[in-house]
Amino acid sequence: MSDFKIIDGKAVAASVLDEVRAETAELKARGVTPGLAVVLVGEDPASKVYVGAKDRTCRDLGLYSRKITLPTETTQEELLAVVRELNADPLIHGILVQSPPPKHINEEEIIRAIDPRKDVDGFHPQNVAKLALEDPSGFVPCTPAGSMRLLASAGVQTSGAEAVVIGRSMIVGKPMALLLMAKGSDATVTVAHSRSKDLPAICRRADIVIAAVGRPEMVKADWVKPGAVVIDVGINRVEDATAKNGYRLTGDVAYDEVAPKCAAITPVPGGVGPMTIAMLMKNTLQAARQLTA
Ligand SMILES: Nc1nc2c(c(=O)[nH]1)N[C@@H](CN(C=O)c1ccc(C(=O)N[C@@H](CCC(=O)O)C(=O)O)cc1)CN2
Repeated sequence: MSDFKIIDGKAVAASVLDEVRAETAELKARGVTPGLAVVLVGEDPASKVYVGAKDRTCRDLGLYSRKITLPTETTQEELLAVVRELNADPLIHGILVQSPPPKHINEEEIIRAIDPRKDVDGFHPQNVAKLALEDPSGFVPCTPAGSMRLLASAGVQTSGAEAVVIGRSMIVGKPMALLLMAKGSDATVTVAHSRSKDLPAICRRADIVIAAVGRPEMVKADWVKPGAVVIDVGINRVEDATAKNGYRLTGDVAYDEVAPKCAAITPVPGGVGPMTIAMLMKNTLQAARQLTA
């Protein structure tokens, strides 16, 4: 198989953003401007890029954006105080704290402090429970929601398919598994991880592979069944002396050798990444609607 389809995340994200732009205009005409607050603690270079992109995208679509940047030394109590203020702010419908925060921050406690009605990342236990219960009033984490949208855009049949999710994180692996097995998606799901025995063999069973381990180019050609669909969630910065900024981005999948075996595959960059921000905008709109209904 070598006439594989490249699933264009930028194009699909652009169409999601068009929807959000139109729906935002409708909401604003009714007197509600959806507002998103993004909190960045510290100096992580990749996080700065993502937070900047979230702020720009909000403004471009007509949402109200508040970017709060805090120094690395910010204490747990100071960060909790910022979250509590945002919880009480009527201009703000969505709140997120960019991950990863500095090591001294207890991220779980911060997530639990966010009002679940404003938790547009979908990381609060109440939203995790709603996802498991298939309650649509909850927020679905942005990266898995975006990955599902990419599968749909490529016309991938999930019903009855064998899906293997590699990685069991709360941000991607676990919610992705729940979405794939939910009613309407109806996939048969295996969640594999670093302790799984014979990962290549597990992966070879899959009609749909979701790679979300954070290990550059781990998934090789002989891990993938011919005709499988591969969604590469990894965004790894690897050193590259020939690149202008000294690094290049690569996924969890060895793209050049895997792509020719696939029916369809997402590239890195330009695959799942852009969907993360698009789905965040959609979640913020959902939060604004639900809080003002
Ligand atoms: N609070 C959160 N923290 C993090 C999340 C999240 O959903 N919520 N996800 C990731 C980072 N992330 C958004 O926050 C994100 C990652 C990647 C992209 C993206 O568009 N990537 C581009 C490449 C961009 C580059 O040059 O680095 C691509 O893949 O094409 C957007 C958002 C972890 N933290």
